[in-house]
Amino acid sequence: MTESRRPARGKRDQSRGGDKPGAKGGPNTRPRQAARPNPSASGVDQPRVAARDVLRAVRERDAYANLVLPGLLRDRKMDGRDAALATELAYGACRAQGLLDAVIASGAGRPIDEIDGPLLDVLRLGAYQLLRTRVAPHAAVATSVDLVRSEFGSGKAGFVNAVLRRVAEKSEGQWVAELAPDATTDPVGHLAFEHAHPVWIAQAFADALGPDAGELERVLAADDARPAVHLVARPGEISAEELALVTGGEIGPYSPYAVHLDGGDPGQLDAVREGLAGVQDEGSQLVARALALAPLIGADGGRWLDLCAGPGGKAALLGALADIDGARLDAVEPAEHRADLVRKTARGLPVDVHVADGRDPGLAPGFDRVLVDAPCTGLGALRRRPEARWRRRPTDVAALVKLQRELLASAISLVRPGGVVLYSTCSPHLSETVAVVSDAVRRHGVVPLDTRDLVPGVPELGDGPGVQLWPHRHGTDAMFMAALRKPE
Ligand SMILES: C[S@@+](CC[C@H](N)C(=O)[O-])C[C@H]1O[C@@H](n2cnc3c(N)ncnc32)[C@H](O)[C@@H]1O
Repeated sequence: MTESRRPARGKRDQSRGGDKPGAKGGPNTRPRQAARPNPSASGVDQPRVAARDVLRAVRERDAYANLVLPGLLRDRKMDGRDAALATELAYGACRAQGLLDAVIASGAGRPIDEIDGPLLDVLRLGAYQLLRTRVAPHAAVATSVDLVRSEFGSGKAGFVNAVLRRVAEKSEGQWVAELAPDATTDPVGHLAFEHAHPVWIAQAFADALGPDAGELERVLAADDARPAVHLVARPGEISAEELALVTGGEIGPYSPYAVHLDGGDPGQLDAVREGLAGVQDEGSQLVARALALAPLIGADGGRWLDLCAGPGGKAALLGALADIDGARLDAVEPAEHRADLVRKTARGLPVDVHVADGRDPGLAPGFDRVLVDAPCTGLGALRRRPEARWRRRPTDVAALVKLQRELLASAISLVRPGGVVLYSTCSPHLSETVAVVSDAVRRHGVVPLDTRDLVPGVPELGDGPGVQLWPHRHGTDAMFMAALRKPE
């Protein structure tokens, strides 16, 4: 227990009764950066150097842009406008990669795999500025040429100059009209190209939207916009109202713990540093809360389980709710370093962390509530992982589905009769969502609950019984959840 910051035991969490703060608008729109070059002594613009280095790390080392960039900004002591510009350029160019590459290939008159990697990084950066920002075209081209000249000399700089000048001859809309598949014969392919998504991902979204597939353009656009930072106010520590006050953020529309910030580095906030709040998408908060709200048959014996806990966002929220309810949470995670993150995030809460495989964690059955927040493709959180859409492959799905089924079967074996399993993914791909759940219902005889009842106040949830959240409808990641009861 963290003696200094724990609330009185048994204090009820008023927010679980479904009372909700006022609604707020949808996801952010893409910001426009007015960018003045900020040259270093060598004459190369520092935010662009930083963005180029992120793209290079992503390409060469399979790095995650959102893990590389913050450290790089800290090491180079970049903040304010420079940090904002580096972030916008690095993340924007990662997200738009497929569209940029098609335009660059056309401008260069050769396939992009025939362009040297380091030059391609700079071309992507330059093309992104030309097509998707308000950076003046001459600044976008000149700073890109400087980047290449300082490293590789005039010959290669000339190539980059020539390609970017060709890219600059047309607007993004004109390039889309020229290069995208025909909108009438291939509407999904056209929208995928226009909004810089691989076709298989756009198709997966369209399949999940089903009869609402007319919303595909909106979901792709929302996925391409810079997401707000979502904070979770830890129940029993600080209220969302207090957190909004001390951070200058806005209260989230659906989770009673959510506060939204426009941007900035949340790691620098006192409330986050002191463990009163964490960074967590509002959709993930709703998942953890749904498990705590699920109606059981019989009394809650206070044994809760998070079967896929790392890095611990939901375990920390569940742990806080368990503390208030006098329950205890077992948190299972096979990756040692991720289990460490769970320990750190849930410090002081009634959470026992086990380094184990969720398919056979060695825990005694009889849990009242079990969360299976399964490993998945992450297609629902692409806006927060800039390069992920271009790294995932359709062939990843089958192996994940197998693991998801096995983890759900394990959860069902561990929950007591009358208890509830909540299956969730940060992916709307039907193979990972309703197909896994239907399979469990068929094989294990669990009973689907109307999960919409567990996210009170959230609109546009379709016909149930599962819940699919969407960035364009709810401003959250595209989280899926389905509550299943084990019959008595
Ligand atoms: C979607 S993440 C969970 C996110 C977490 N619930 C949170 O809110 O922070 C899935 C987790 O499952 C873990 N995992 C992978 N294989 C697993 C297995 N066989 N058993 C249990 N967990 C597994 C991954 O290491 C990853 O940490």
